[in-house]
Amino acid sequence: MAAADWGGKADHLAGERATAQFDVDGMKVAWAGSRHAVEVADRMACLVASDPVFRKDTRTMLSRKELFKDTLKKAAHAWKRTVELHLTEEEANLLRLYIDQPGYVDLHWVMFVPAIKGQGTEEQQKKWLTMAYKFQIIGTYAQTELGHGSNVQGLETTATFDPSTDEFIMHSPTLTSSKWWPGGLGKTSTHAVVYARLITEGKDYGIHGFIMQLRSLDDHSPLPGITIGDIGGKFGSGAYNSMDNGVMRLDHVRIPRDQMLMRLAQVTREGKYVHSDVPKQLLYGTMVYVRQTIVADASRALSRAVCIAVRYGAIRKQFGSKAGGPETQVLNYKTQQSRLFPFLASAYAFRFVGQWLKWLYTDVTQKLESKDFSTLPEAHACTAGLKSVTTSATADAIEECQKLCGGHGYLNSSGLPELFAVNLPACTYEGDNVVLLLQVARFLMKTVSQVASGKQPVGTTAYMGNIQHLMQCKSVVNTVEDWLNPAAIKEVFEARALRMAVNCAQNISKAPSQEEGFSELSPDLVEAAVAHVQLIIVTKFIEKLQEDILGHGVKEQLQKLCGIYALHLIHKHLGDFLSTGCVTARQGSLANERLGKLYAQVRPNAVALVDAFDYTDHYLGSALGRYDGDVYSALYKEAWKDPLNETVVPDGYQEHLRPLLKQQLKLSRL
Ligand SMILES: CCCCCCCCCCC/C=C/C(=O)SCCNC(=O)CCNC(=O)[C@H](O)C(C)(C)COP(=O)(O)OP(=O)(O)OC[C@H]1O[C@@H](n2cnc3c(N)ncnc32)[C@H](O)[C@@H]1OP(=O)(O)O
Ligand SMILES: Cc1cc2nc3c(=O)[nH]c(=O)nc-3n(C[C@H](O)[C@H](O)[C@H](O)COP(=O)(O)OP(=O)(O)OC[C@H]3O[C@@H](n4cnc5c(N)ncnc54)[C@H](O)[C@@H]3O)c2cc1C
Repeated sequence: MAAADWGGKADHLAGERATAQFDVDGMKVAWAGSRHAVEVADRMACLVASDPVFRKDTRTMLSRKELFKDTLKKAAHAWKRTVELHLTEEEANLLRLYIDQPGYVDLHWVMFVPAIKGQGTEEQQKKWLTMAYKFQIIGTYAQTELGHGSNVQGLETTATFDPSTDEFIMHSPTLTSSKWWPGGLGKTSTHAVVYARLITEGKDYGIHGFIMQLRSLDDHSPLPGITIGDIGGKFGSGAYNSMDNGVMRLDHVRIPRDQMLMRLAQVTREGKYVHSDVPKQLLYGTMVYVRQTIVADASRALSRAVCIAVRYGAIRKQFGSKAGGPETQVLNYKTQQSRLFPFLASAYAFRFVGQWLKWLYTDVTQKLESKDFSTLPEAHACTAGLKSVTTSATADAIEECQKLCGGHGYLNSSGLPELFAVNLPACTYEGDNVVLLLQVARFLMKTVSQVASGKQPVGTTAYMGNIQHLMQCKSVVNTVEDWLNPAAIKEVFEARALRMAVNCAQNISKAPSQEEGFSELSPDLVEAAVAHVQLIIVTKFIEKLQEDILGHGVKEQLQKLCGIYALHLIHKHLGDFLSTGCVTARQGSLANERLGKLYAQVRPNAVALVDAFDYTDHYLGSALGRYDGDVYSALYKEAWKDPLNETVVPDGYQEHLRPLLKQQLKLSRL
């Protein structure tokens, strides 16, 4: 499909494509998940790429106001096309994805609607979702405040029940209780799910969700008692500045009692607080849902950066043979390969673990519906941990891809600065990554203590049940080839994760209290959580390889990428593996040797492996990552679009530059 977008011009990467040893079409299916997924993604990507309203090539040159207006235009046009073409939910989501411009619609669909679905009663869902699905109202998720984000229980906004009028009084008692950050709140949303402390009969019952109308549906002005605005410009050009993240203060704003989301708890007409027989953590359900989707976003962002860096690396040449022969493609430098190919492997690894996580989330949701809450803690740990590890790795990798592309990677036209700026906050939103890893660690400490008392762990912690073996086993690896064995790889990851968790648990037990021990050991706990999450990713990649994978050579390439993903982690975290006694220094060296061989095997397939992501040039938005590899023409063309080039002599010449030059000239003549 990218070829269609490319229109049959010279293919500077044809030589690279000719060396591929696998069926790219088959790999597209493996990446997307099914033939259907490839086809629907293609259709939606082409629909966006061919529509002039969705152009984004000058986005980084727009002022904030122009960018915001452009986002409103694109969102309205996308909705118009959705209705005209009768797009399904799947198609409409993909359309939004390929437009590739953060905006209020993301919060509306990804958080406002799911919050009502998860926390509203059937009656509330019927009323509010009917309007939300038709865009008669636009919603956001207003949880974070100026003073508190991570600590949800520390939020200060109050919702005080007034039985005399059957209303809640929504109020921001302090400056720090101002809602701060919600996307779309600043200028667009008409409604929000607002999280506030529920107070009734003089008692504070903690945080609950409330549906509030914020703006008039006639003229969009804020309703009485509501002060609302945008929180200001954010990191980078273009990027997340298309989103109107907002600030809101509430001054005793009254809402009807039935606008409290009442699936988890209710307040009766008399003001009695009644809690349903469901765990109170379901209040956090929307975050669990979104964290799961963020893992898929991370793999997409990472794969875009890798696609740009690989294609450019095949075009860019530096230095040559001593005899004055042709220059070397930078992708052929072993240092480039050892920096870049682990990212290529990670993109595939995150994609597959994201597909598994989606399955897990669906499974847990079905269980919750039948009042089985047993898998909730694991779902929380998996979504929190995978969101954290994949977004941190992705942000770091995009930054490194910029460096891998040298100076040109620093240009906005490379697409990398904006990609970095848009994805960096994923390390913070939906839960700061360290805070989330500490949640995983808490879950692991509980599991270790359950194992100690004889309980058999299940799901992603099942390996901990094999404690006798994993605490003392020695890796069987003896040759470079032994590192091709998935069982050998899995065993060292399991042993490392378990030993790190058990070490933490033992050290915590020596502290004066559990809480003090947890706090003192939190840096180690974070590392133990990362080890556990990396084990999940490696395991899910290995399991993926056990599935039926069609297409010539596809499985073989994926086996190599799986090997690279696992072995580069062993190389990177060798300290963990050595200090826990899971591998010896010699085995570590063998892993590194194996890694070098795998890089060499992947090299002829690198361009085809990024082609399999199936991105249009529009979506990639990069002069360096173009499908046809015509990088230099594209860079040259893009440069002339810059507003600075609208005039040959710049604005300000007469005012500042000319007088300076004249003055200096005069002085030199004295
Ligand atoms: C087309 C392209 C579209 C792209 C769209 C992208 C869209 C992205 C838009 C992103 C916009 C961003 C939105 C936001 O950021 S919304 C705000 C998000 N905020 C957070 O994530 C806050 C993080 N903080 C928390 O989640 C909690 O405060 C925290 C878990 C850290 C602590 O909770 P608490 O104070 O209650 O304390 P405990 O640690 O004591 O936990 C108590 C028990 O509850 C369990 N728990 C905690 N969280 C959950 C959960 N989510 N699910 C289930 N269980 C949970 C915890 O493990 C404890 O259990 P135990 O007592 O058994 O140990
Ligand atoms: C682009 C963007 C969009 C957002 N959109 C929304 C939205 O739509 N709706 C919404 O409600 N919110 C939104 N947020 C807010 C977001 O959810 C919070 O920023 C996030 O939860 C982190 O909270 P914080 O900012 O309070 O960070 P803090 O908690 O103040 O973190 C500061 C530092 O302290 C560390 N830290 C905090 N607690 C601990 C601890 N217990 N142990 C160790 N270290 C700790 C963190 O690791 C971090 O390094 C958005 C944020 C961003 C950046």
